[in-house]
Amino acid sequence: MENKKKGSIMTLLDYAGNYKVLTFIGLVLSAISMLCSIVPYVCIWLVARDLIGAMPDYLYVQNLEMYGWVAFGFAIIGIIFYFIGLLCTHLSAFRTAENIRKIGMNHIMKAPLGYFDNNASGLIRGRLDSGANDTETLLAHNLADIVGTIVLFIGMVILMFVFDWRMGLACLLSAVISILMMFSMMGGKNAKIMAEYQAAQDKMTKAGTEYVRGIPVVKIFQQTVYSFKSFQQAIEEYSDKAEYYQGKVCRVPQSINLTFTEGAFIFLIPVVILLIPEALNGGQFHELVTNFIFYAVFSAIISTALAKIMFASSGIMLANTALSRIDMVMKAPILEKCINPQMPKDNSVAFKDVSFTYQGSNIPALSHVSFQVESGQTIALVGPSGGGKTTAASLIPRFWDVDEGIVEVGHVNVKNIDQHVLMNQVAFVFQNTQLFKTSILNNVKIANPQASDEDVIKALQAARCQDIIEKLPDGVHTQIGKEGTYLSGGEQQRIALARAILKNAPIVVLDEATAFADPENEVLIQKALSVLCQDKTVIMIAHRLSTVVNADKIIALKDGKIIEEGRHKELLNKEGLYHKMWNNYNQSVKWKITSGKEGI
Ligand SMILES: Nc1ncnc2c1ncn2[C@@H]1O[C@H](COP(=O)(O)OP(=O)(O)OP(=O)(O)O)[C@@H](O)[C@H]1O
Repeated sequence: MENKKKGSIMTLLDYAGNYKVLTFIGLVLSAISMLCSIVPYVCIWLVARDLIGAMPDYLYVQNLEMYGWVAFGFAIIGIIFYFIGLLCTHLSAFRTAENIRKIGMNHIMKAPLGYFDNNASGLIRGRLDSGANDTETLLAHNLADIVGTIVLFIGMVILMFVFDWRMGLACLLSAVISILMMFSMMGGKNAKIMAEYQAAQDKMTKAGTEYVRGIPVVKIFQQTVYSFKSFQQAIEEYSDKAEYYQGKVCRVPQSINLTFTEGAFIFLIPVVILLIPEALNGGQFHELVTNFIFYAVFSAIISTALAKIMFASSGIMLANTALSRIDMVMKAPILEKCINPQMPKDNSVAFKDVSFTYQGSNIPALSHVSFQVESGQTIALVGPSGGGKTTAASLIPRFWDVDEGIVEVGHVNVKNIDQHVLMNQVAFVFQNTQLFKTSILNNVKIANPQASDEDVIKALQAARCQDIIEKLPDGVHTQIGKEGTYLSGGEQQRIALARAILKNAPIVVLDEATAFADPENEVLIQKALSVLCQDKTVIMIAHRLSTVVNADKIIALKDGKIIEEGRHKELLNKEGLYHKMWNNYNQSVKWKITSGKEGI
């Protein structure tokens, strides 16, 4: 939904779907209620006219009771219409907020997984939640107030000229000044200040989330003050923006209020004084006093009306910035859906002249990379840090889509494979495993919800998880994260491998599967890996070169380009990058052993 072209209100109403009718009904009812609220003032004029006209024989005045009842009746009808109108706008506003959240979440579900690397889930949720909440206020209250007040204002202007156009003009003059000030308040510069204020709020939320997430690392490295710095900076920036916003934007409404409430009298009183001689000569003094009473009382509701518009207009500004935050979520890239999905013909993987650059970067993470992995083969991606190994592996399950070239699975472009089929075809074991706060059984079952409990237990056994299960109070039914049940990194990795074993996908991508494991866990993980990788096509990323010597092919990536490829011995004979890495690796292993001995 394109905000800029349509305007924020119409964009919001698009989110309301069929409920937008309720918004329109609510607006009409609000307008009627405002018109009803004028009637009591007319009654005041009639009462004043009859009383002043009859002075001093008040006993002869008729119709006073009727005026009273009419005023009371219209006031009640106005209130009832206003409340029914609010009910309608609230129902529509709630539905709109709900739809914004639903549509946003649906959209995000279609985003490539890699998108979440740079967009923390808290930030996405924050944008959607606060965006939906802010637009709710506009649709539920502000819009009805604006429409109602505009109608009221038109009604008042007409009425003002019915009794005495000169006094009407005097009252209107201050209103016109107030309205001009109000437009200046909503204008470009203030809207920019508001947007900056909201952006600072976003930044503070993000910095806060990162700070809380990083607390364990911060404590280990005793970096509390340093790490708090960026969060503190974000808080200070927010507080500066908030102060500036309060000072620049919010001071204006107060001046508007003052201008009108004081202003109405400033213009009205001199006009009345000027009109007195004419009224005395023409014998219309009573009429002048009646009109003066009417305009003096009536000017009060103009100031109330203006205050309402002013308050509501800040709601529009808020909704505009909220919509731009929602837009950020809605503009998340989505994976192109294939029109004619094809089934992979086998379990091979091929990169054909693939290039890829991350959004916001101008250095390609991969540049013209081509390689082929036949069904059942194991290839290893090695190379210095930042070489592009993880990026290459991420392109296979479409965490990102390539910029140039083709990634094929089973001789079919991954873009032409249905997302579910592709996900069933590939199992990805990450460096960091995410376990959910549910039982071990359910954590593994996520990989295949149709699997029986026996299948899950078999997968856990194949992943060498018996020792983990045995020490837990309720075995496989133990809830992770409950009553202090936490697993070590290596243990979590084995549970993740059980997941991958249960999934039984024919292609396995391993990203540093043993990266954070202690030696004991590493042995168990290696055993689990050999079960997982049996008869599978395996693409493994490894820094520990001992794990790649038996690979069918080793591909050395540096600066996003393939530098060398071949089997272990072939690459050693080439005496190039791999040879150098192998020597360095062996030295580091020896160094560990030697330093270990020295330590004894
Ligand atoms: N989400 C991202 N956004 C922007 N740039 C990224 C992102 N992820 C990686 N990069 C950049 O892309 C390049 C390749 O990174 P990649 O993680 O693929 O390398 P790698 O070989 O796997 O490194 P490592 O061995 O350290 O994990 C690097 O320059 C890196 O900074």
